[in-house]
Amino acid sequence: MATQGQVITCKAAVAYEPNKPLVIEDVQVAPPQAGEVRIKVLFTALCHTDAYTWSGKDPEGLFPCILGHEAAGIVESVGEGVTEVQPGDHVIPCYQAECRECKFCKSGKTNLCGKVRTATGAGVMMNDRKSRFSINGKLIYHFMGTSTFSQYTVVHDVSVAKIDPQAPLDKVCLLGCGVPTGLGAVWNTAKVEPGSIVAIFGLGTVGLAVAEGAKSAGASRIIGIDIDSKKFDVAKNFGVTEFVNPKDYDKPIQQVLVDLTDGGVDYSFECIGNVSVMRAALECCHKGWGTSVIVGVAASGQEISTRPFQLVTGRVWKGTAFGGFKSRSQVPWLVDKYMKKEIKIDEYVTHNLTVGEINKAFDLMHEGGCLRCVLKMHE
Ligand SMILES: NC(=O)C1=CN([C@@H]2O[C@H](COP(=O)(O)OP(=O)(O)OC[C@H]3O[C@@H](n4cnc5c(N)ncnc54)[C@H](OP(=O)(O)O)[C@@H]3O)[C@@H](O)[C@H]2O)C=CC1
Ligand SMILES: N[C@@H](CCC(=O)N[C@@H](CSC=O)C(=O)NCC(=O)O)C(=O)O
Ligand SMILES: [Zn+2]
Ligand SMILES: [Zn+2]
Repeated sequence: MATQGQVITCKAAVAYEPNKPLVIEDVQVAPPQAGEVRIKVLFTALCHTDAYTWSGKDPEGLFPCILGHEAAGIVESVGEGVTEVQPGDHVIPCYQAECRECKFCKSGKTNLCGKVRTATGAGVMMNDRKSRFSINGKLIYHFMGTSTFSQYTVVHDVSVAKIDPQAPLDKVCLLGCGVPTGLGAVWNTAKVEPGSIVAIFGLGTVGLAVAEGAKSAGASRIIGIDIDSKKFDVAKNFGVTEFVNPKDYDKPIQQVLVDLTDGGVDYSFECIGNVSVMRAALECCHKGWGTSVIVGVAASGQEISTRPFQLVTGRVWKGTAFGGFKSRSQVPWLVDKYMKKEIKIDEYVTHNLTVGEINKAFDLMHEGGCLRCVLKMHE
C-alpha cells in the first residue's frame, strides 16, 4: 500500500466551535499505532447525537474536533498487533467498543466496554493519549472514537466490525448507530413480548427503528407520539399503528396514553432526549409492570425526576446504549439480516449529499422530512 505508514492528507469537516458552521479542511491523519486501524471512510450519515455535541451541550464535547459516528468504509492500514482486520476489509466503525476481555465485556450483563472508553471520551487514542488528526501541527480532537466526518480516520481495533464485503456501504453505514439502537432497545433492553402495547416518543430514525423492532416482536399496538403530525404517514411504514400529537390535548400526555390503553402501556421508549418527555414516558406505563426505556441523550445539567411511588408501584425505568448490541460481534449479524431483507435500512435514508455539503445536511436534520442524510465522502 502506497499510503501505509505515511501521514495521509485528506478532507475532513472540522467543528472549531459549538454551533459555528463546520469547515472543510485539509487534515493530516497519522498512521495507526499498535492496536489501531486507519479506515478510508466511504459513507457517513448524521445522527442527532452529532448535532447534540456540536451544540456545546455535551459535557464530553471538545473543540476543535471531527464529529461523526455512523459510517462504513474500507481498512487502509493497521497498526502492530492488529489481527482481526486487514487492509481491504469492509468495516463499520463502532463508537461502542467490544474488547471481549474487560470486566464489562466478560460480565454477560452489558454491551458497554471499558477498554478504550476513557480515551474516546477525551478525544484521543489510548496508546499515547494523543490525537491522530492535525492541521499543520495543531491537534484536532477525535469524537466518540470514530470521527467519521473525515475521509480517513483512525480508530481502536476493538471498535471495528468487519462486515460482508457485498453489503452496500452507502446503506449499511446506518448500522453504526441509529437503526441498531432502536431495534436493540426493543429486542435486547426491553425484551418486548408478543401482544404488548408499546409507546414511542419521538419519530426520528431511532424512534422508527423502535417501531420496526416492536412490530417484529409482535406488539399488538404501537403508539407513536410526536409533535409533528406529518410524521404519522411515514411512521405507518415502520409499524406504528396509532399516532398521538401532544399538541392536540389539554391534559398531560401520560394521562392521554393511560386513558387510551386501559391503564397504561407495557413498554415505552423515549427517543428525543427531553427530560420532561422521559418522565411522561415512565408515567404512561402500566402499574405493576410497565417498563420505560430511555434512549434519547439529554444535555449536560439535565436531570430526570418522578415520584418514587411510580417505581414503588412496579414501573421500571431503564436506559440503553447502542440498543444493548455487542458491537463487533453483532453489527456483522445485523448487516447479514439487512442483506436477507429481514431489517430495513434503505427506508431511513431520505437524503444523499457529499461531505462538502455537510452544513446543509445538518440544516436538513432540523427539517421534518429528514430521517438520515448519507454523505458520500469521496468524489
Ligand atoms: N442511547 C443511544 O445509544 C442513542 C441515542 N440517540 C439519541 O436518540 C435521540 C433520537 O435520535 P434521532 O432519531 O437521530 O433524532 P431525531 O431528531 O431525528 O428524532 C427525534 C424526534 O422527536 C421529535 N420531538 C421533538 N420534541 C418532541 C416532543 N416534545 N414530543 C414528541 N416528539 C418530539 C422530533 O421532532 P422535530 O424533528 O420536529 O424536532 C423528531 O421527530 C437523540 O437524543 C439522540 O441523541 C441516538 C442514537 C443512539
Ligand atoms: N458524551 C455524552 C454521551 C452521550 C451518550 O449517552 N451516548 C450514547 C450513544 S449516542 C449515539 O448516538 C452512548 O452509547 N452512551 C454510552 C457511552 O459510553 O457513552 C454525554 O455525556 O452526554
Ligand atoms: Zn448516533
Ligand atoms: Zn471490553
